[in-house]
Amino acid sequence: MTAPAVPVLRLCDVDVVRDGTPLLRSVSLTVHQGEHWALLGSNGAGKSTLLSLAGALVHPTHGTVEVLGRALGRVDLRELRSLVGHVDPRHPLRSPLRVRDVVLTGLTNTIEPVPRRHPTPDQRDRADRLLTTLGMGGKLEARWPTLSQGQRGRVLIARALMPLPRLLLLDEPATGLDLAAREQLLESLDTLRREHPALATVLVTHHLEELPASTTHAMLLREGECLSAGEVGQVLTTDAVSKCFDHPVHISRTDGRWAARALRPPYRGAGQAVQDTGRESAQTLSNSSR
Ligand SMILES: Nc1ncnc2c1ncn2[C@@H]1O[C@H](COP(=O)(O)OP(=O)(O)OP(=O)(O)O)[C@@H](O)[C@H]1O
Repeated sequence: MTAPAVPVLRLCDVDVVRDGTPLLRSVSLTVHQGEHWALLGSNGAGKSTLLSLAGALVHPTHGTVEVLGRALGRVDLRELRSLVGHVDPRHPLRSPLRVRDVVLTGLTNTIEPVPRRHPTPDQRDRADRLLTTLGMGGKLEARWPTLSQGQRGRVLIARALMPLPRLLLLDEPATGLDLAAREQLLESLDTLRREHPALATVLVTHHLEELPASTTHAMLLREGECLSAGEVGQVLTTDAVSKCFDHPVHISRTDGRWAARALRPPYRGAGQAVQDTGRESAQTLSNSSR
């Protein structure tokens, strides 16, 4: 009998308290290889705090966090960080590096290339393959400042994958992207997950429309507490998402993708609304004249 695989990420009954304020309360989460988690919740729910625990950036105040079987607090955080790909949309690169060279900085986890460290031909090939998977194969020689925000996002995902992490963390990767750029990003993530079946990912967002179809699991966070977590179809329900965002919404799923819209009477067009208003006014008048 083979031993069960060690989870890629395990949070057990975790609290995070900062300046006396609880940011996370009694949160537990287990992520296995090949799983793709969505972390959803309104502003201030604690999503980024949870992601910084997963990325070994902070310690929990209470409870245990294990990344790839290693417990935070027992091993060097820097060593753990090197095992996790963390995509920071605010990547502070200013110089006009070529796209391939930006991806290669993922090997040293530096912003700029490290002097006298020359990537091997294999590493360069790998950078090109990752960029191709992410739909950036035609831009290998392009300069960083010439890229759109959506293209930069995809380059940063390739960069985070260079050290072969088993866990990839994505904090609101679709924020600020236009419709086409968002769709390209989500398609790239689906392709990436297909081509790297052992990779696990955790993606933070406020919007169900920003979830790739390949999402397998979800956690709903509200005011630092987990409302629901598990297989995505069980968690992203109309009732649970309405409760999570404290607003009545209807959830639908088409071709694998989710949409949320507020519950309200059907909109019948501006002309109709004017006619209705006219009729109502006439009704009101005739009522009041009675
Ligand atoms: N160091 C800190 N000290 C006190 N409060 C903090 C600290 N860091 C974050 N917070 C608060 O903790 C709460 C959770 O923050 P967090 O960034 O994890 O939420 P989030 O779900 O990612 O929010 P958003 O969707 O707005 O990015 C927020 O109310 C935030 O103001």
